[in-house]
Amino acid sequence: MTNDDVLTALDQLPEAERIRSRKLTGNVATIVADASGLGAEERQSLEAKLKAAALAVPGVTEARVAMTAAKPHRTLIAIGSGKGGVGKSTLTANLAVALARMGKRVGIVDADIYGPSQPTLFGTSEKPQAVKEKLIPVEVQGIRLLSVGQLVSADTALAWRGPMASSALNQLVEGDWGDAELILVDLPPGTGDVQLSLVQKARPAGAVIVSTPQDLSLIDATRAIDLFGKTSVPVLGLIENMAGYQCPHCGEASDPFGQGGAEASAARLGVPFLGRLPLSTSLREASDAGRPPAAGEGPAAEAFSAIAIKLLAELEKVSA
Ligand SMILES: Nc1ncnc2c1ncn2[C@@H]1O[C@H](COP(=O)(O)OP(=O)(O)OP(=O)(O)O)[C@@H](O)[C@H]1O
Repeated sequence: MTNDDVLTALDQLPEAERIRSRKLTGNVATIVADASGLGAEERQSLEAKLKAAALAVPGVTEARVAMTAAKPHRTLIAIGSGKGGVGKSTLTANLAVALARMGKRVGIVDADIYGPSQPTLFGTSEKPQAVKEKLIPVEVQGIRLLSVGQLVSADTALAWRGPMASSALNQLVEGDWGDAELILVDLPPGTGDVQLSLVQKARPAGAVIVSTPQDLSLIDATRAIDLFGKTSVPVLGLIENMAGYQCPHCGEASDPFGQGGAEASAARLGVPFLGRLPLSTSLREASDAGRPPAAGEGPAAEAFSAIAIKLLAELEKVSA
């Protein structure tokens, strides 16, 4: 048995391109392989195959496999709102889909302990598995998802106090995200201590605020901007949701919550305005049915795509 025997045996494997180095010392084969982009299960399988191939060479009594991985550069974006029910979760789901359509590898952390709705928005009830104490996100509609709602019932999550919410979020953020580049964190609505500690723990690269056009919602959105200011997280922009309504019967447009309020507030606060979504029955119905409209065609998909483009541009500015 020579070094060459080991080399030949390993080079014949379909996984050979992942091998970075291999050598034989006495009867011990040492292999270094690149596991970049692989999930926990794939990594284990690669390790087992390399070991088996080395041990199959007569005379090799021990095979040591070291796996390396360039730590993927992952960017967290927190999605917050000053108050509940403004459509933060709906927008998070659709933004994730729009970003994925642009070729980004996207994950969602649903940390909304008051209403973890991402599993519903994606129409999934699958539970994540854990490998080596790391949660493996559920893959659904091209998005990787870990949600508080997959771990416990909504009632249990609601009863969590700051430290518990924070440790649950940590488990989600520290999941095995593979090669995901962008992770959107759907925060609980509001600007209290729970939100503050979640943001401090997750350390997102930037934040997006969702608001409706009403004055009250905008006042709350201002508080959310303050929250991110306190934690030195740059605000990437404000999205106005439920802006304007077009009657599906007569086509007449109306503005039940006023018009232009969010854009004006964003300008006043020095925060980029990322775009607006109208109040739309079809958007609500598709969302309730687990079909994010950003995945389809039409005005909603176009609006989400335009917002996603602006968001990436703002992200680039703050990372520069
Ligand atoms: N633009 C819209 N047009 C019509 N319905 C909408 C729109 N945006 C959101 N909704 C609906 O409003 C409801 C609340 O939305 P969502 O759960 O996304 O809000 P949220 O801000 O995440 O609330 P919370 O954080 O309190 O859970 C949902 O039923 C959703 O389908």
